Amino acid sequence: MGITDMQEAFYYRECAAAHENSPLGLHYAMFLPTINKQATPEQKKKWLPLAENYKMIGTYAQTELGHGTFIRGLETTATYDPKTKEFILDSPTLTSKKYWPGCLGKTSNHCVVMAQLYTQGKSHGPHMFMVQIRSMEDHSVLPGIEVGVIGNKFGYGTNDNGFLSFDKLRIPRENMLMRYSQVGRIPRENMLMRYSQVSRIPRENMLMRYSQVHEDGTYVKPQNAKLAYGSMVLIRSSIVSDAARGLAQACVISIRYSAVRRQTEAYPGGEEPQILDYQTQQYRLFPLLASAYSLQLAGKYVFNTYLEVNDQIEKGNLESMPELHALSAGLKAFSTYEASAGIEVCRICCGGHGYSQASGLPKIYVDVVPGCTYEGENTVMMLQTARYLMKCYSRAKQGQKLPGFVQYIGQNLNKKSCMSEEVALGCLVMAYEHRAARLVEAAAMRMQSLIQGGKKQHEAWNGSSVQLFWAAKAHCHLFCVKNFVDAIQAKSLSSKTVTVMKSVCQLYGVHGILENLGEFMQDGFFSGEQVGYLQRKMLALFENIRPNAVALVDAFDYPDMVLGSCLGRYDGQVYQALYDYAKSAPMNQTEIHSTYYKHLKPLINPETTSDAMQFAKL
Ligand SMILES: CCCCCCCC/C=C\CCCC(=O)SCCNC(=O)CCNC(=O)[C@H](O)C(C)(C)COP(=O)(O)OP(=O)(O)OC[C@H]1O[C@@H](n2cnc3c(N)ncnc32)[C@H](O)[C@@H]1OP(=O)(O)O
Ligand SMILES: Cc1cc2nc3c(=O)[nH]c(=O)nc-3n(C[C@H](O)[C@H](O)[C@H](O)COP(=O)(O)OP(=O)(O)OC[C@H]3O[C@@H](n4cnc5c(N)ncnc54)[C@H](O)[C@@H]3O)c2cc1C
Repeated sequence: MGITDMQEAFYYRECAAAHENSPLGLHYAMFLPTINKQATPEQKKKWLPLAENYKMIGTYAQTELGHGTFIRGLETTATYDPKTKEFILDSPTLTSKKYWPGCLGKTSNHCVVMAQLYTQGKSHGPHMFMVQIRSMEDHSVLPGIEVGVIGNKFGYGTNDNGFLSFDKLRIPRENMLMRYSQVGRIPRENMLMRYSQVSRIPRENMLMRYSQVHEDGTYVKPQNAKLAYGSMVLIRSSIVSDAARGLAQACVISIRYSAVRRQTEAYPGGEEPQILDYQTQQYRLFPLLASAYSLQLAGKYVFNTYLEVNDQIEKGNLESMPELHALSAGLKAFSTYEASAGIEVCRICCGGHGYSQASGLPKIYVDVVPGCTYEGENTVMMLQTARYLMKCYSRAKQGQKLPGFVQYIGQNLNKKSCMSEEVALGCLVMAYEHRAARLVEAAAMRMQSLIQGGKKQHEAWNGSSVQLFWAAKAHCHLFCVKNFVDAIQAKSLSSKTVTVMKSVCQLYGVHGILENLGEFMQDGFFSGEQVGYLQRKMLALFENIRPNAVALVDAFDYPDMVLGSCLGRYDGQVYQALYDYAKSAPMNQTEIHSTYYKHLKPLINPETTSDAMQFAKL
């Protein structure tokens, strides 16, 4: 299609086939970025032109039958043979077979494989290798490789998620992606080799300015082993906006439909009101609308942070890696949890028609919900964020200054809420900071008490993991609320827009407190009277948002062809669209379905079964 900008290309594909997960999805989302971020210039020069021109079509093959979360437990091996200067890839066990990678079963002819690196008899952990799995001539599977699709899934029907295994497959040494390196202090005269290793490497390797397995099998480790996880951080940072997009589209469909649908007399003999006028419909949909706006802002923030930090990493400054990991892992989990649950509520709010594919909602749901699992299972990701928060807590207790969004940790917890009838945005942020700080401290105290009680570190960790999860979730929720408030207060919006968006932002904060009241009230931070302020404010905000609800979803500006929904059409012609959709159903192309003759007629009119048998033979 000749579109070079990746974001534009994504939107083009979304328009062409919205939520139809593309069989090239992993090629764009992970294969190309991994070459870009993890390969040396030499390797990029060789592979990128082929991959960008669809000669090499690839995926990211990491997960195995037996392991997805625990990368260090992956069993696929890549053993270096110094005699032939090759790696031998092998799937030594049933559970080591790669399983799940998208676009693997039938589409890709290459993949980046994550395998345990062995050289000189020693294991060096998971590393990435470029592997060709099918012929570039006729797409036949290459020797030493078994590959296929994994069969039907919950959704993602247009993606050939596959399995893959190796039988002592040999690949050249140059196929290990060798970008990041242990760049120790190097004497000035070596500046030309500023990226190279602690040990002299042969001149011909000058370009391989990265960590590598030297020809004799000497391994030089990277500056940080987690650099190899970089592609996952990129996708996690993208998933937040992806989840926000899905939730926003579901809100467009369900709120537009709720403005068209009329149901039940408001009073005996009265007209049937728009269902959007029911307070319970507003209670279910308006906070989701607010959440969609909040997650869109969060998605922009985390992706921009990824770009900034990745820029620093590529210059050798890894200082912000931990914060980026904690932010991207936590927000990926938080956003996909919120979006998946929210899309399901939007579907239910559309009654029976919400259950029809004609609504467009099932397709959005099955496209967004796997985001709770892939790219890091959500609970595991939240616990990674919690791991970072525990480190921040102990640094705060030692009086160290904390970076960015974690400065609230370790704050004085004796204060009470400033909440008044007005429900000021600042009091909302303070409430979320207090809740998160309290939950972080409670988790840390729990860990400490278990360790003091004699538990080992890993036992104390597991014994505190529910509270660690709560703390991480509260941290992510605070991030989304504060980021939304900052955006409202910083934006130079017109006064009318600010008024409307301030109500949406307030609703996001108020609703989040009321839906998690226990965590906000456990230590008496809120009084019962203040909770009453919040409850009344929420109901008032429903009335305030109602006149602008359709405009607020129109503002997302998703064309009908992207929504793919009879319920969410811009022109509101829902019933005609549903009827046309029904009429176009393939089964309606004949008045009597062929199965009548074979299965029903013998029951209804057994005496004329022979006619049926004749027909069945046709
Ligand atoms: C345009 C729209 C795009 C969006 C839509 C995309 C559609 C694509 C469709 C599908 C794609 C799906 C692809 C996949 O699913 S690929 C496979 C994904 N798999 C995973 O994500 C696996 C998850 N597991 C892990 O990441 C790791 O195993 C782990 C859970 C993080 C644990 O790693 P490990 O055991 O090595 O580390 P520790 O827990 O011991 O922690 C050690 C320290 O390392 C730090 N750490 C961990 N990870 C990172 C990282 N990524 N970056 C920086 N630092 C990291 C961790 O914080 C510890 O630090 P500490 O200081 O505490 O010791
Ligand atoms: C649609 C889809 C597309 C995918 N695409 C790809 C792809 O392109 N490439 C690829 O490599 N992979 C892909 N995957 C695989 C995906 O990355 C893994 O499924 C994911 O990482 C989760 O790992 P798992 O399946 O082993 O789950 P598990 O880790 O086995 O999770 C099962 C349960 O165990 C819990 N659990 C596991 N570890 C811990 C822990 N340490 N602490 C607490 N609880 C824990 C989890 O919370 C979860 O509840 C895809 C998956 C899906 C669904």
